[in-house]
Amino acid sequence: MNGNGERGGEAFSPSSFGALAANPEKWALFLDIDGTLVDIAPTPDAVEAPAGLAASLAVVMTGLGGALALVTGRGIGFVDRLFHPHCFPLAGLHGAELRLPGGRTIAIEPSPAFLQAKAALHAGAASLPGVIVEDKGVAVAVHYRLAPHHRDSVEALMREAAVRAGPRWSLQSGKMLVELKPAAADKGEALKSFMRGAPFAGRQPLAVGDDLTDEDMFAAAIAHGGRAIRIGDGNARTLAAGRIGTPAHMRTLLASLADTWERDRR
Ligand SMILES: O=P(O)(O)OC[C@H]1O[C@H](O[C@H]2O[C@H](CO)[C@@H](O)[C@H](O)[C@H]2O)[C@H](O)[C@@H](O)[C@@H]1O
Ligand SMILES: [Mg+2]
Repeated sequence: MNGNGERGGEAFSPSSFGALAANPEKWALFLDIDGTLVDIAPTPDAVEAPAGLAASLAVVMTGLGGALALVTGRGIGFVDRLFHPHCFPLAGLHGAELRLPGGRTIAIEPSPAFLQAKAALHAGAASLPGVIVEDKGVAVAVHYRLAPHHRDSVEALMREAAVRAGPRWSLQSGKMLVELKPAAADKGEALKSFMRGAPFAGRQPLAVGDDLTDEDMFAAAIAHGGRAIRIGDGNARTLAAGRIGTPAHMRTLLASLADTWERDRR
């Protein structure tokens, strides 16, 4: 545990992001989306990818020899629309969907019990004004950002839904939301899946995220001899030894890495 109450991995400050520029063949980059690459918005559909972000990611991915993957609670379809026309290697729905380099996809299918639980959630949330149900197929997120006074009701509804769905589905808390997702899906397992194959295998993973669900990914990155960076203020307990204050700062670092590699190519 260091002086900031942080554990694990070697310190990796934003200024040493340049280590990637110096030795791109040694690194693999795993990036969360909401709260890491894009700013938190009032509703799930209101997020925007700022101009240049998708292009920066594409250049960084090329610079890393393809060893970049997005690891997110979002579904593949949403991410592809957000970063159109780019289709990055991706773990969606916290790892319930994987799109590996080359485009092969692996996905968990919803069970009848999960579909019933989801229908009950839609019905239950309809009586909670301001609460948003984000139906993601094999996962579902219920958001109370616009109605924080409904937090306890949302949590109770989600506990009931988890019982209905059965042991193959589990709850995941996040930023003003609770999700029901396949229990087998976790961001750490997703990182390990990528690390088993080319071009990730043998590299040092750097994982960047902002939330509880990213801690599994941090643990996996550190176990592979890599590093972790948490986005946000310094209060959250985290395994990450590195900190970056905001998604805007993260985007600046990516843009400057992309610029360096663009310049070198000319
Ligand atoms: O793993 P991530 O890429 O960070 O995705 C986690 C969840 O992010 C989204 O919810 C969060 O962002 C919303 C938009 O800014 C915000 O309104 C909400 O309060 C946040 O919790 C997304 O809607 C979820 O599906 C993701 O699982
Ligand atoms: Mg996030």
